[in-house]
Amino acid sequence: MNMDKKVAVITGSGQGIGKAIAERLGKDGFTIVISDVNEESANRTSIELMEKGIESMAVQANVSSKKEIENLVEQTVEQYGQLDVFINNAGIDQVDSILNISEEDVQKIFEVNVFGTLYGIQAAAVQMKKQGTGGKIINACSIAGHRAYSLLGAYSATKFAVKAWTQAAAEELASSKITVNSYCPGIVGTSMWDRIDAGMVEYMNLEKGQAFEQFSKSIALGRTQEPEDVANFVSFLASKDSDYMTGQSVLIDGGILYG
Ligand SMILES: NC(=O)c1ccc[n+]([C@@H]2O[C@H](COP(=O)([O-])OP(=O)(O)OC[C@H]3O[C@@H](n4cnc5c(N)ncnc54)[C@H](O)[C@@H]3O)[C@@H](O)[C@H]2O)c1
Ligand SMILES: CC(=O)[C@H](C)O
Repeated sequence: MNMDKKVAVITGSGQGIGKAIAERLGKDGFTIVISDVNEESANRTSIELMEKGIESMAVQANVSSKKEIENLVEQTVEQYGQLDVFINNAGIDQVDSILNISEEDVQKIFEVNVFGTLYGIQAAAVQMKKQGTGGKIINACSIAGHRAYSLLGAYSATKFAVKAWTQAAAEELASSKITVNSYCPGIVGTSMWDRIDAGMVEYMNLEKGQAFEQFSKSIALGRTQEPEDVANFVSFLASKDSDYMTGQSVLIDGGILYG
C-alpha cells in the first residue's frame, strides 16, 4: 500500500459512467474503491482495474442504506488509511407521467438518488473532517437537474435535490476545506438510456431507439455523450486544479442547455 496515493470511492461504478470515472481516476494515480449494489459487476470492474495496474478493491453497498455507506467508508479507511475523494455517482431512472406515478416509485427513486447522495456526503464529510486533510465530494446531477423533462418528472426532481445538497454542503463544509461539486451530463449511451428509451417509446408509441434519437438531436456538438466525456470532467473536479471551486453543478452535455 502506498500512503502517498490519494484514495477515491465511486458509488455505482460497476458499469456505465461510474466505471469510466474509476478508470480515469485510476489512470490519474488514485487508488480506487469500486462500489456498487451489484456485487458481481463491482468485483469484475475492480479486477479489470487491477489488471491495468491500478490499485483497487470492491465493496458491495446499496447507497439507499446509510449503514452500508458508512461501512463503505470504514472499509476504505481500514484498507487504505484515508479517503480523499468521494463520488456519489449511483443513480436510477424512472419514466412515468406526473398523473400516473405511484407513491412507491417516488419513494424508491428518492431513496437512491436523494437519500443516497446525502448519506454519501455525510459519511465522506465525517471521515474527511476526522482526517483534517480536506477533501472533494462530487455528485452526479444531470441536465435534468437544470430543467425538468416530461415523463422524467420524478427523476428530474431528484436531480434538482442533488443540486440543493451540493450547494448547502459546499457552504457548510468549506471551513473544513472540503469542496462539493456536481457533474451534469446530457445524453450518455449507457444502460440508463436503454431503459429510458424503452419507457418513453412505450408512452409515445415510437420505435425502439427513437426517444434516444429525438433527445440526441438537441446536442449542439452533434454526437451523443460517451461515459469518458463525463470522466474527463470529473478528473478535473477530483484534482487540485478545482481547489477554488465549490457548490457548482456544471453542465457537461455537448451543448444542450446553456447557463
Ligand atoms: N446516462 C445518462 O445519460 C446520464 C445523464 C445524466 C446523469 N446521469 C447520472 O449518472 C449516474 C450514472 O448513470 P449511468 O448512465 O452510468 O447509469 P447505469 O444504470 O448505467 O449505471 C448505474 C450504476 O449504479 C448502480 N446502482 C443502481 N442503484 C444503486 C444503489 N441503490 N446503490 C449502489 N449502486 C446502485 C447500478 O448497479 C449501476 O452499476 C446516475 O446518477 C445518473 O442519474 C446519467
Ligand atoms: C438520464 C439523464 O439524466 C438525462 C436526461 O439524459
